[in-house]
Amino acid sequence: MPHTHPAYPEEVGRLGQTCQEIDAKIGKLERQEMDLYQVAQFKGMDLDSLRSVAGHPYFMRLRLRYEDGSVKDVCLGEGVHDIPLSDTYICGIGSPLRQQIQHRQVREVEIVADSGAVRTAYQLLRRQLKIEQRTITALSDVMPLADGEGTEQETTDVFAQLGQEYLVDQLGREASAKARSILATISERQDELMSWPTDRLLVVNGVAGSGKTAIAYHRIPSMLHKERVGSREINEKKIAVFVPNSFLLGYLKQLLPRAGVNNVFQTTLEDWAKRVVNQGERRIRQLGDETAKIIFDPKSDVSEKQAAIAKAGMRGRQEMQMVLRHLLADHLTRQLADLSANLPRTGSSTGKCGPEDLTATGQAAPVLQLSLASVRELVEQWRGEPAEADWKSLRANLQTEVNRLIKKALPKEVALLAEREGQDPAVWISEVKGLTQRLGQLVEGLLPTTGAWETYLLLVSDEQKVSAAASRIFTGPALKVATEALHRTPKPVGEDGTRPFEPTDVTELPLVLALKILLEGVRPNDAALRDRFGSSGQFDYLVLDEGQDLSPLQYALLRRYTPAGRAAIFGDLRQGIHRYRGIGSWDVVCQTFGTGEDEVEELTQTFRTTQEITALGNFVLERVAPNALKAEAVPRPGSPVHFVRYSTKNHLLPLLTHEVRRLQREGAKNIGIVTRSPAEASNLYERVSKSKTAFKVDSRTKDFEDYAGGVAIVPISVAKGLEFDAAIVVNADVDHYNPAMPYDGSLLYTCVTRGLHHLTLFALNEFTPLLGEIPSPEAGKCPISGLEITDKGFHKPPTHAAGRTRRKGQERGPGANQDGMVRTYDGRFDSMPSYEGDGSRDNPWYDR
Ligand SMILES: Nc1ncnc2c1ncn2[C@@H]1O[C@H](COP(=O)(O)OP(=O)(O)OP(=O)(O)O)[C@@H](O)[C@H]1O
Repeated sequence: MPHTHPAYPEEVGRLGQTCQEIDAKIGKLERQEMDLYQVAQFKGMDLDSLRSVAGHPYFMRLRLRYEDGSVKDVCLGEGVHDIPLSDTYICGIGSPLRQQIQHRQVREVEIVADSGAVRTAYQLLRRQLKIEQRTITALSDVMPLADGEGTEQETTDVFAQLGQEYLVDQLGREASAKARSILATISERQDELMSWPTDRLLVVNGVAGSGKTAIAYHRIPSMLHKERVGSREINEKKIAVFVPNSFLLGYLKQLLPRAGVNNVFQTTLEDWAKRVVNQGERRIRQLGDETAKIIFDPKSDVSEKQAAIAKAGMRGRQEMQMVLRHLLADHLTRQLADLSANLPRTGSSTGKCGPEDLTATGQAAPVLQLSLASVRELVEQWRGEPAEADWKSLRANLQTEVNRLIKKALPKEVALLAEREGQDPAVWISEVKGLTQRLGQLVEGLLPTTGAWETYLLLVSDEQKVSAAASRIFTGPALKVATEALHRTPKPVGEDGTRPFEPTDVTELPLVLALKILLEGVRPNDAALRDRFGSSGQFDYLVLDEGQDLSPLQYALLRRYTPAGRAAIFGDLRQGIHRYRGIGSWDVVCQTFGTGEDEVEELTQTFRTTQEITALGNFVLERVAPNALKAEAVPRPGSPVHFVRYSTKNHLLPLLTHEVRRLQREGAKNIGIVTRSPAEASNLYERVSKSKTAFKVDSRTKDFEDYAGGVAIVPISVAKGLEFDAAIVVNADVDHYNPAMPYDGSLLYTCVTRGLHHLTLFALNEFTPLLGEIPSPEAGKCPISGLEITDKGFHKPPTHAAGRTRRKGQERGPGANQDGMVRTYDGRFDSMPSYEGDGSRDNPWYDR
């Protein structure tokens, strides 16, 4: 309770004064009463950002005594800009002073000013505060007030310990349906990445829950601080942030406005790509994901999955840009066959060429041949040119060459033929005119004008042509896969001239974007994108979350919109849930975006999960990627992971209901039930919402588009990046998570790392071996759920009405988080469990 802290009244008073001063500044800015000097003092502060941080102006107070004896209060805030006030100075997130001081766990610190001058300051006080809507909700001294030079015991360790306690306390809080600021407890390592120079590529590979998304989002206000040392100025409007789905976008929505950043471009990569490509009527309207359907469907067999994975992987290869170029060049070459025209002779009956000419004159009509070899040659040259050489540049060259043919080659050919035939060329005037006209329209008619999507369908509709183009790049089995990956039979154009609607596959979208760039250049077709980023669509800075799920081709395309080095890319190769289309190593990203000596930054400390959940995550990870760095948990013990086996499908719903209610009694508000596939999530959602006795599920999650808290039923692809107080993984069996498919381990790892405080896994009959051997619990009463366990180790559904909830004053049910009951395995989390021997009781997650 903050008000039990002796300094609480003083802090309330200080906060009141700060707020008053901020309000006064807001008023002045609103009334435009500031002179230029005062505005300059604000260091770029604008009204919007000042208003955004006015409810939570700072999270830490430092009282500094300088060498000259003067004492100053410096506060650290979450906003972009610094706020100078009469008796304190609030540093913004990107302030060099904040970076220098926030992690100094010693009394005496050296502060380097912009000018290079070094000042020594003595930290009299270091106080963490949590302020929401101008109310102090948490208060804790991580370096208590010192009146003199401190005491002997005041070692760095003591301060670090106090900071750790504050962190553990903060992590013990409830999950929120919206992401929160981590600035108050950001680790030094996270801060280093958040404050990374803006002209050096940043690639972060971090375990689940290591704060990648949080760093990505805090980095943005940090980059916008006007005084960042050694950083290039970034235009807020031109920062592009891509996250994998709209669900996650909603979750992250309030982070930037909280720091006073309201103008950044945030969307999904697919949405952006569609907007760059789309033009006119023939648009990409809907995206499908055939690969995910096959892969996530537990009924598809291994060979089916492998074929789908190979096809999707092929679509994501950078070489596909070259295949598209060959397809296009082949198509152009076919349109550029030599031209010819039959010419009439003098005295022909009709004056036109035709079979009747033969009969009238008894001689075949002369044929005017015009070679387009020089035009085709230009196409051939263009084939081998780099990606930047687009169709527009080729078209200009083709047109120049055609004009030359019209002006020079054609008249010359006509003159030669006339001489040979002994004819007056004037006789052929209409034929020559016709040929000139055909030449004049030749270049324009080479490609459809219906946009990249339609052109794509045209180019890939003939399997043989696709194979011919692909064979210039691939051979053997790769050629077969490439042909399958590209070839598509579009629905025929209807009588009204329009093509029936067909969804574009997500794995095809990058190919269509690549073709659009090849055809039209990078200029986005969407006017709003051009307004924001300019006609070249160039970002000032790119921030990418879940970067492991992007393909090399997507990286190559994004690079066309991003200057070298100006990107921050976050992800976790261990969690490659879209590995079929993603990257296998960060090398490709460093090569594409880097400036030479780029390295991948690793994060191994997880902040999300309890020690028990982290241990289970590591166990799964060990099976998926034995050499991958494992997660280190913050020392925060919780309840054991709960395993529920059941013997009949019908038992799932009552058992799930019982578990949800148990977790709610334990204090879990946000509960994520995670399925493997979207179809499974939808089915379960239907069953739950139709049942009269089941728990209530947030209806907004039905289409996986938004979430406002409560119980959500979501597939892994949506749960990725999110977190809940409790995660429940259903169908954790071998059919759904097959150790023979390395990919499945990543999926399971992602699922089991979603819960902050609780994790429950359900399996029909047996758990997947990816979880190790989960020994059957002894028959009797489950100590966690209180349910009966049969002699075969199956949980039996409750016999009473499933919907019953605890009445006020009623004792907590079994499984309440009481010492001696559920924390049976404290202290054993450091070592990986061994499943040698009978393994029965060695499993630290086993809920005996
Ligand atoms: N320094 C920190 N102090 C307090 N909480 C933190 C800190 N770093 C991260 N967190 C919290 O840990 C949780 C996980 O963070 P985040 O979602 O950013 O991790 P992630 O690496 O993106 O995870 P995933 O890969 O699973 O999506 C969040 O609740 C975040 O607020």
